[in-house]
Amino acid sequence: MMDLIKKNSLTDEQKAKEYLKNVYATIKHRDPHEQEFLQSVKEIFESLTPVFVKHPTYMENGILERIAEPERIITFRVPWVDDYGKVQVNRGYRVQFNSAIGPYKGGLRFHPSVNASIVKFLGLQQIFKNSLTGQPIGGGKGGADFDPKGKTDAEIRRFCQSFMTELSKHIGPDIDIPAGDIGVGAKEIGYMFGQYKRLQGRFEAGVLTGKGLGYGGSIGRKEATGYGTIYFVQEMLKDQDMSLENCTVVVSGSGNVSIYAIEKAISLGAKVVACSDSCGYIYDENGINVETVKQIKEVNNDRISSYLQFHPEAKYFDGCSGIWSIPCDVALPCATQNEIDQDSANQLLDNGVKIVAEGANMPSTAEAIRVFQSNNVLFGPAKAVNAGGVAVSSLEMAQNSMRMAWSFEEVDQKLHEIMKNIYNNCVTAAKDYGQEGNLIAGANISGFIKVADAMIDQGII
Ligand SMILES: NC(=O)C1=CN([C@@H]2O[C@H](COP(=O)(O)OP(=O)(O)OC[C@H]3O[C@@H](n4cnc5c(N)ncnc54)[C@H](O)[C@@H]3O)[C@@H](O)[C@H]2O)C=CC1
Ligand SMILES: O=C(O)CCC(=O)C(=O)O
Repeated sequence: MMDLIKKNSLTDEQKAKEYLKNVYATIKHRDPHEQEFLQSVKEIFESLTPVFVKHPTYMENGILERIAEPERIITFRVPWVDDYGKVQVNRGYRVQFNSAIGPYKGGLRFHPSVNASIVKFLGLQQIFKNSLTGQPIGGGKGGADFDPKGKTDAEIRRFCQSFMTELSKHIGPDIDIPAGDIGVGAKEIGYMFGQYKRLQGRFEAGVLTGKGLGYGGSIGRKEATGYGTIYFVQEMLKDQDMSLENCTVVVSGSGNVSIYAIEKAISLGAKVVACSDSCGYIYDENGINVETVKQIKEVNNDRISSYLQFHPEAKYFDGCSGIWSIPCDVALPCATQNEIDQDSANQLLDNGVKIVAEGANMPSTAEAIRVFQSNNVLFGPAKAVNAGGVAVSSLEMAQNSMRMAWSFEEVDQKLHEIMKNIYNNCVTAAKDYGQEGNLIAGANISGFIKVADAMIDQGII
């Protein structure tokens, strides 16, 4: 009785906060060890109080409870035989998180760190990101704790075929459409597509994106996440009457996202002075040569340290986090989750960083984000900044359905428009809900509302 009286005397804001707190507590109680997933849930929930105050119907419909629980998680054994004839076993995952606005869509990650917490955090973020693109795609993610590093091509092929043998039972062009992520590029997608086709006995181009251009891939998909990241940064800068011209930029990683972010930033007049891999980073004060990075990573499959063989004037340092001690105007974490902690954030701040934009998924810890936001560093959150990749994946699906292929210019122009729209929608949503200038809040609110409304329209499912 006392509880009821207390509840009725709460303001709308207190009720919303109480609701968010209780749902978070339930999630934490259910999966207390899933650190990355809980981090991602918390970041999203923290933005949503004003939405629940304005629209209590989302509480009445249990939207949070439902949106934070995957519709389905598939876990499976992936047996394969290595080059020595030894049987190896990995664990595969697909989390089909939310299909309110379209079929599940999101990448596959092959990395030894992959576990339920990682695929769930990535899948949850993907729901909001995909909604922000304005494309009809739901959220999903998957992968395996397989380490492609040091494996031969034949081992990678056998692994991909075994992985797809199980995954094929759960995906399809109107069900769930995987793509690449860390450790999964066009080569792995090719092996998986071949196996899917063989098992189904038909050519269903729309079942995977990031395919090779010769069999249904979209021109521009390879570049899309990195280019999209820079298009988003351009919008952030424009709002401050600034441009990338003569900006000093630091980009972590040297994989798919990093390479094309570096390429686009350079083409717009920026000087990119550093990039990294999981062993260390290079610093080239004259500006990195992106063609050399491509040669090292896309062709030679070598460590970034080998950059010095081509450019002896550059410097190489062991370890990853030191890259954030390099002074820059724009910092682009494009490697992996939680790569910028509080100390790294403080170093960037002390060195005068103006913009941090997340090319990778959740690369900043909660503490690092607090450092940036409380010191007026403009902060672009991953869901918005790196949405260009999945947006062009959706364009690949559209081209596959129409059995046609657009030109690079057509795809790039659509990507540019999508990134501008995402930026504008984030700015507007943040303003409408009393959090002007907070792009994290804007991205979470804008992404949430579209999915929540679709969930209400479709009943309690
Ligand atoms: N590929 C895509 O289209 C998209 C990728 N992302 C995200 O971007 C990030 C990078 O993905 P990709 O470039 O696709 O992967 P990738 O496998 O092509 O490259 C990853 C790069 O990061 C490096 N790396 C790994 N751990 C590191 C660390 N602790 N410090 C520095 N470098 C490290 C690796 O050596 C590699 O160069 C991931 O967070 C991924 O989820 C987000 C949206 C789309
Ligand atoms: O292109 C896709 O479907 C997935 C991209 C992805 O995994 C991501 O946005 O994190």
